[in-house]
Amino acid sequence: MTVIVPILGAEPAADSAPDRIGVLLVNLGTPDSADTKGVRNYLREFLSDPRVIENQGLFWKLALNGLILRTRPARKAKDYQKIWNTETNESPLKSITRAQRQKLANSLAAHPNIIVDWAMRYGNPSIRSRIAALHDQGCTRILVVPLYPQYSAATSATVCDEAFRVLSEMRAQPTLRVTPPYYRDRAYIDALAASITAHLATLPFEPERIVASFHGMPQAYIDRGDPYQSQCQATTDALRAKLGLDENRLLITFQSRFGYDQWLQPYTDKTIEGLAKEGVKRLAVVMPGFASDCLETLEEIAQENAELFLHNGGEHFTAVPCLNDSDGGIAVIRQLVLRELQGWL
Ligand SMILES: C=CC1=C(C)c2cc3[nH]c(cc4nc(cc5[nH]c(cc1n2)c(C)c5CCC(=O)O)C(CCC(=O)O)=C4C)c(C)c3C=C
Ligand SMILES: [Fe+2]
Ligand SMILES: [Fe+2]
Repeated sequence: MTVIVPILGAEPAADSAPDRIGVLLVNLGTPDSADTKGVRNYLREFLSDPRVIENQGLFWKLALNGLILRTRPARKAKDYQKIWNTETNESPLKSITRAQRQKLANSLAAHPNIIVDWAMRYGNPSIRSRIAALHDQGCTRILVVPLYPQYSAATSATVCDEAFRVLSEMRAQPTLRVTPPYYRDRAYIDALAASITAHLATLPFEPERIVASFHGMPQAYIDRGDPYQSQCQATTDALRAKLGLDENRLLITFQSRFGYDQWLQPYTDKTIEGLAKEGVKRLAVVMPGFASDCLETLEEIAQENAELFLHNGGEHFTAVPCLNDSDGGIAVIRQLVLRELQGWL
């Protein structure tokens, strides 16, 4: 007698295959214009998010509206003007995220039922408008890809908050998946190491030290359980192992301190100044926490911190470009997306 054993977890029935799948790349956000008004609108939305400034009490509201939004936008608008993409009249973060979308879509051409789109958590194009667009194109399933290698509540979680807030207002919701942080994915570490090696090979000098600078966050958020710092550390450890550099050659630091609270240390600017004063002449900085170049990498590191190094005795400074839409950068996102789409394709 033949016994037919049903196979659990086999191929889904054909009628459960989705018509279309949306892949939504989400980056942080950036002003719509490089003027005071544009930066003020952006900062208002960004700094009113309780995932970014957790204590949104009366004191913060007074500081934000009475001081920060009156003084910071004009100053920051000048910084944005230094790096603005005048061809497309937008910030580099937007141009690069759009290019990442296009190249990722090209690389997924073998899957015609996938539609790749992009959005910004703050500003435009909004997550709301792009989820609506994917839904209108018949995407019954959407994979949200927060473009942050390391998780933090201030970045990845707020993308999920917003995506689910949008869904909470829909009657016919698409099914949502979110990619996990990829801070120690082999493809990511390999691409970072390859980009550093390739960039250094183009230089007329060999750096004595490499600084891996991550965007900072308040120490108190880590103390409350945010895994961000340990994921930055894990990335740096993996990069050291891959490049064969010890902790004296490849240092970890945290940049972009905002406000007066204690942020993650060591601070990038203090470290760079200290290295120059100690006599280090040749320095490279890599920013593994940014999937795309932006104000924080192009202005704060490649301009401000370069000047700081050179004014304190340094002689050669280089900032390694982020992975952006390079082949390596797209390979990282592609493998992440295909892995997380398993069972849907
Ligand atoms: C990559 C990870 C990031 C983390 C973590 C992060 C935390 C964080 N940021 C602020 C405050 C500001 N960040 C600003 C710009 C900015 N931040 C990130 C990324 C992370 N932030 C990026 C990619 C950018 C650049 C955006 C662009 O337009 O190019 C700014 C705006 C600039 C300024 O006014 O200085 C602020 C403010 C906090 C408070 C925080 C953690 C809680
Ligand atoms: Fe930030
Ligand atoms: Fe900054």
